[in-house]
Amino acid sequence: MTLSNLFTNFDLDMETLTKILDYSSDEIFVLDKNKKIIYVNDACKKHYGLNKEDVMGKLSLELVDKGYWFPSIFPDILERKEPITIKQTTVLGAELLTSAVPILNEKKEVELIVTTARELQSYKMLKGKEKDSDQRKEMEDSFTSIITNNKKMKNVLKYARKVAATNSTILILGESGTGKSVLAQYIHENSSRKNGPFLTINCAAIPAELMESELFGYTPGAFTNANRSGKKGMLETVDRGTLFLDEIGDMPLPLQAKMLRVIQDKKFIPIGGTQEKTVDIRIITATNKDLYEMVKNKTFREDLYYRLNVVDITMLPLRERPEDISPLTYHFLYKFNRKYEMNKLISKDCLECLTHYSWQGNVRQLENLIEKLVITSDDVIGIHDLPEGVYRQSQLLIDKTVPTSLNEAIELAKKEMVRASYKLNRSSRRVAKDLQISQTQAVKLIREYCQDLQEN
Ligand SMILES: Nc1ncnc2c1ncn2[C@@H]1O[C@H](COP(=O)(O)OP(=O)(O)OP(=O)(O)O)[C@@H](O)[C@H]1O
Repeated sequence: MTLSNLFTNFDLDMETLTKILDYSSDEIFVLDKNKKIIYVNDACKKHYGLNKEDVMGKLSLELVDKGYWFPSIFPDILERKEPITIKQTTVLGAELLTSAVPILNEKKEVELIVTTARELQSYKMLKGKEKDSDQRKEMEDSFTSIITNNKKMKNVLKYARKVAATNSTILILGESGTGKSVLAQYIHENSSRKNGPFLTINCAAIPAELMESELFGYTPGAFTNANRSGKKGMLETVDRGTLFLDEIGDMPLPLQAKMLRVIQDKKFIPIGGTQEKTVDIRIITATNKDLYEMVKNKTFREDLYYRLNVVDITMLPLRERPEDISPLTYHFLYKFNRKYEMNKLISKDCLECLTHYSWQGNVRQLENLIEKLVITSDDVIGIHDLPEGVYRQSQLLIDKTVPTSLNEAIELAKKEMVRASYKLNRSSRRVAKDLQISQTQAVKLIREYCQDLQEN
């Protein structure tokens, strides 16, 4: 029986079929081979705030570029030509579980892509009611969302997926709060170890004397106050999985030697023990310090540095990817609205301010601010809710005037140079050195141009 027979037999005309599709709570989205949207049902309104008519006939890239949803599923599906499921975040802050299926012609070329998207929240509501809720939870938790609209960051993720497939040690570099830990988790989830454990040790947070026993474990009676039955170390717990050593630059030197052995030979001896243990682990490390400089200063072992740095990945500071600020804001707004059972919105000019701010604390600073704003603001988060420093600095950049005289141009250039140098150096002594001026002059200029930066 053909599809049209079926429609005829059940009296299904086009109008009824459209109605059926529009009543589906899941979004249905069809793309042709030119990536043009040829069909979408009414669910697009609740997911992106767009009418069907605003979507149909458009190139999907056009809407992705405007930030209506991210990441795009289409580059991957066109490359792999097989069904894919990913997590997406929309401009309205909804989190979707999106599955796309390619329909291939006889030459194995993609003819159509049929996509369905469902809000993850509805999975959560089903939790506990269904037998397979554990499986569902697993599915939800198995997606680490790294939100980005930035081309360089997309390449970083592509590269990360590529190296995830190997077993090599990876060093993730980048300023604090740029997402090094989320990237480590993402690499684990995209590796063959994804069903094994993923454990993080923050080398800066654990006292040096405790770190060794945490990592290697100890045998019964290894030292005074030790647990009588001994303790399994993280290296053993994470067998067949991934160990993420955050802030590796803070690992004490004696421990660095022991770690080198684990990486080279996959072997270690627990504290107080005599028997060697073998483990199968992948090690990912991260730091915001200049490890190479530390090697030169002999505070980090050179041999370990080269062992860890087989593959290095650098996370970009948020100020270098302003196109990520809006999607991340919506993502966090959705997250904290859910956490605090609120329904806060954000005004357009407030979002504009956030986009122009320099975010020295990167994504973490943005996340913390949105959490605070969700708790403290009225129904719509407006510019009056922003901390003074964020508002003032962003206004300076928004109001950037085009100079009309040479003197004004010189003044603007001076201001920009001082601000840029201060953002980087954060001290009048270093600004003076950087701009080749006296420290007294630097103090005066910082006071004049960087007050808002000093407050944050
Ligand atoms: N691209 C992203 N998408 C969604 N959330 C992100 C993204 N990047 C970072 N975050 C969130 O921002 C916060 C800070 O990220 P993370 O802890 O990974 O940064 P980090 O670089 O490891 O920081 P540190 O160097 O201080 O350990 C986390 O809550 C993380 O979930």
